[in-house]
Amino acid sequence: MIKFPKDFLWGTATSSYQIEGAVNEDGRTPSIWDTFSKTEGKTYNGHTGDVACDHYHRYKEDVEILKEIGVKAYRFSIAWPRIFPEEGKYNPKGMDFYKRLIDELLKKDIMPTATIYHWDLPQWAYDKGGGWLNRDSVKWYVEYATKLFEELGDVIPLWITHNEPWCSSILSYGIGEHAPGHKNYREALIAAHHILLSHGEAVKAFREMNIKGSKIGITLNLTPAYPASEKEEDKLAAQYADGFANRWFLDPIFKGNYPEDMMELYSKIIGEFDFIKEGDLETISVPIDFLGVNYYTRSIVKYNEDSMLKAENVPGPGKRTEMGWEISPESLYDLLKRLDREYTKLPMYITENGAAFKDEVTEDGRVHDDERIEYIKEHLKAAAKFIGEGGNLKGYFVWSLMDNFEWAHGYSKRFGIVYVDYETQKRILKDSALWYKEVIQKNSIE
Ligand SMILES: N=[N+]=NCCCCNC(=O)[C@@H]1[C@H]2[C@H](O)[C@@H](O)[C@H](O)[C@@H](CO)[C@@H]12
Repeated sequence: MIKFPKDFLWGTATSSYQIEGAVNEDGRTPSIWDTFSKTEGKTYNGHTGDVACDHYHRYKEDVEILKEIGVKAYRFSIAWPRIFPEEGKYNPKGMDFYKRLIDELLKKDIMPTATIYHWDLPQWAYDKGGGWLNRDSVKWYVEYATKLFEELGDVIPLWITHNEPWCSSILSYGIGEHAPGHKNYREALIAAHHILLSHGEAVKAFREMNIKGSKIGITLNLTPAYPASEKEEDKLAAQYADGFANRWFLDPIFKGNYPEDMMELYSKIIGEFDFIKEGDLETISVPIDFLGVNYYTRSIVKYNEDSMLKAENVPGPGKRTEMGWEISPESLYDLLKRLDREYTKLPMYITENGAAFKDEVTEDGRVHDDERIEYIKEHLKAAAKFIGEGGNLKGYFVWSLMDNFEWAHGYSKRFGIVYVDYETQKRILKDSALWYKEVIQKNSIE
């Protein structure tokens, strides 16, 4: 049996656009994901978040389920378009939803953990110079974050400024798979810079407000990159893949500079880094209280002269999830050790870890998702090994509490430990939820 520390924070995670629905209710205006999902061909079968899990109306039931599972904390995100439906126009009715949700959580003794930005940029911000491409986005974001701190500051012990800046910049403005669907690498790096800058400015605003008892950090999706062979060229490919996925965000936040090797590589592609102004890196690297780590899988790369990153993915030997991502728990251990060694001794939380598998409701009305139990158990073993060696890991949030809108994959991929029947909005605790309940009760895994 593997025991976890006494106060280990067991949780689950969701995000606003993926579960709330009610996209036109109480003053909310469209986000870039409303626009993107309604654009032909952008999401699986044209799925949108219009209804999703109807969490906006069913939040009480969902908090009951959280209580049933016994989580200590619940990570959700706040929809910016509910709070500021137009530039400079605060919408108290939008804020009231989150106050109701938080009240329910506190009544059930569940710690609210809020992500300020989980990709649902207000469309009005995008219409003003491309959203994160416009340096004014920093100002708009700080106004939004400051209002949240004013209204909710002391009832939310853990604040996360951004969820996965890599996705909201590279995947969204560079690769084009996510909203707003641009395919311009220079834009991707400009967006990444302004997102990181907005993170730093929000942390400064948070500090100035001196909010008692609350902590602030950022959540990064980190994908360890391994060379396909011991050949020097494959090792170089892995270095660039690591810079692309990880160091481009870790270095500015923890070292106050962008990684030199990637600056050199990228300058050939995007030209001048004229969007980086004096003092920006100082702001981006203001001290934070914790690091959120989202871990799903690793990458294995071999050298490819023709690719921008000189790297080409090769499939790993492990089993894959429904997303096609290799299952590699040992890489989570490697990642945590590396973060501890090279970046920070701050508290860390695994703010997302989980998997999509083909889930189905069987005759007995249950969902026997043994693969998901196996996935979570193996990753918890890796986390426990890190903690056992003195690693400062304070908590673990399963992605996700419930099946939800999986971005470009729509509702075709199920990550929940709770099954959602989208026809009826019925929730069914999968076997993994029942298993996780026991893990939390015993604070240990077999
Ligand atoms: N091409 N491509 N992409 C490769 C890397 C993509 C990484 N995706 C994530 O980490 C997202 C994170 C997100 O917070 C959540 O909102 C998503 O639902 C989960 C599941 O997808 C994960």
